[in-house]
Amino acid sequence: MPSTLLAKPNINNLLSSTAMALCSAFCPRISANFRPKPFSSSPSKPLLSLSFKVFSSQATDASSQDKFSGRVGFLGLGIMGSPMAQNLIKAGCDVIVWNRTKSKCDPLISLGAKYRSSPEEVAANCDVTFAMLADPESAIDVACGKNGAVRGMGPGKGYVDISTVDVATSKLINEHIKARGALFLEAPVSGSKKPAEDGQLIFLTAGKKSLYELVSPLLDILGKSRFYLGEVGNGAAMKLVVNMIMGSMMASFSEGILLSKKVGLDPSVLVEVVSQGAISAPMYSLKGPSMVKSQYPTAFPLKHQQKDLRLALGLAESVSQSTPIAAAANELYKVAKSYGLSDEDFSAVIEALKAKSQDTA
Ligand SMILES: NC(=O)C1=CN([C@@H]2O[C@H](COP(=O)(O)OP(=O)(O)OC[C@H]3O[C@@H](n4cnc5c(N)ncnc54)[C@H](OP(=O)(O)O)[C@@H]3O)[C@@H](O)[C@H]2O)C=CC1
Ligand SMILES: O=CC(=O)O
Repeated sequence: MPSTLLAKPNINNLLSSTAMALCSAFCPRISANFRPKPFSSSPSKPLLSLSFKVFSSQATDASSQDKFSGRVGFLGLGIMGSPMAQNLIKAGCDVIVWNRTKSKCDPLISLGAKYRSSPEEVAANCDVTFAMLADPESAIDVACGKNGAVRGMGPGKGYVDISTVDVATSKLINEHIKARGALFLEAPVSGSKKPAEDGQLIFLTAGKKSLYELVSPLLDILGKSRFYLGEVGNGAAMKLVVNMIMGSMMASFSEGILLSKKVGLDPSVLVEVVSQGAISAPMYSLKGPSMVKSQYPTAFPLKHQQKDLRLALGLAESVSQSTPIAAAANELYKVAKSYGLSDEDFSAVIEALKAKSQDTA
């Protein structure tokens, strides 16, 4: 399966002549008005490989890009959706927002976004509509439910679901969008609140290639790289595998922190040791110091990590793959949820272990 990774590209390279042609055919307003600006850092560096088009520049200031005049819809303004929509607005995109809790639209409206009162109305008024929703149920409801986005879709429009959902959900939404003559792309993201704020997300896309090419300039405002993984379901599956690993890593790290403390070590020193060795991970360096202080400022809600483990276990089950580590981690996140930690950061899973230790003491 061919995959394409693009790290923060030169926007001029990015809209290749093919993509431009597709843009014109699919959405004349976007291509006619989109005027890419020369990219400031090392624009002339060559592509690094044939199968992976890796561009040299890593840090694009979204605001340095010229106005993108296609109309972009954004549904779901939670921890991730809000900064993403904000980055699109700051990059000059014409954005229409909707969120179930209307008050979350207000800061974006002050930045220049327009508001419509239903997903259907947003989709009807936009060329491309993004959706960043909590889980499979809300993703289906917002797309296919009463006043859902599907009802506003039609030929010449695109729907990009960036929520983390399972393969079946993504395929279902794809079918509904296709039935309206519109195009569908799944594009879940790896990267949390800060990468969303900084436009440093990693997109795991799959679905209609022409839509992928059309929205690539938007993905590059929001992210640092993008993979195109082929048919619908592959992006969802990749995201679930990544988050299955992440959930298990965090559970294991939590055990290490507590064990180090129990045997009289300083857990802060453990965090430092880990950061310098082969098992170092940005996640440990980022979350470790606050976990040691029993603080869990929410970037990735624990309830979503447990949802992802649950969905990943379902994916594993579907192909008879054994995943005992992830299954054990899932149980721990479920315990954490039962302690009322759903809306804390997923690093609060350590509290479930603390409670278990007390139970057995
Ligand atoms: N936070 C993170 O670090 C990351 C999260 N993700 C994934 O991105 C998605 C969004 O995450 P995040 O922004 O953190 O989550 P939040 O919980 O902050 O936001 C969830 C969004 O979904 C909306 N929503 C929930 N239920 C419904 C419903 N029944 N009908 C309509 N809208 C609904 C919420 O609306 P309302 O405001 O009204 O509640 C809100 O806009 C999830 O799938 C998550 O797994 C992916 C990468 C990183
Ligand atoms: O889904 C969460 C993330 O950090 O990625």
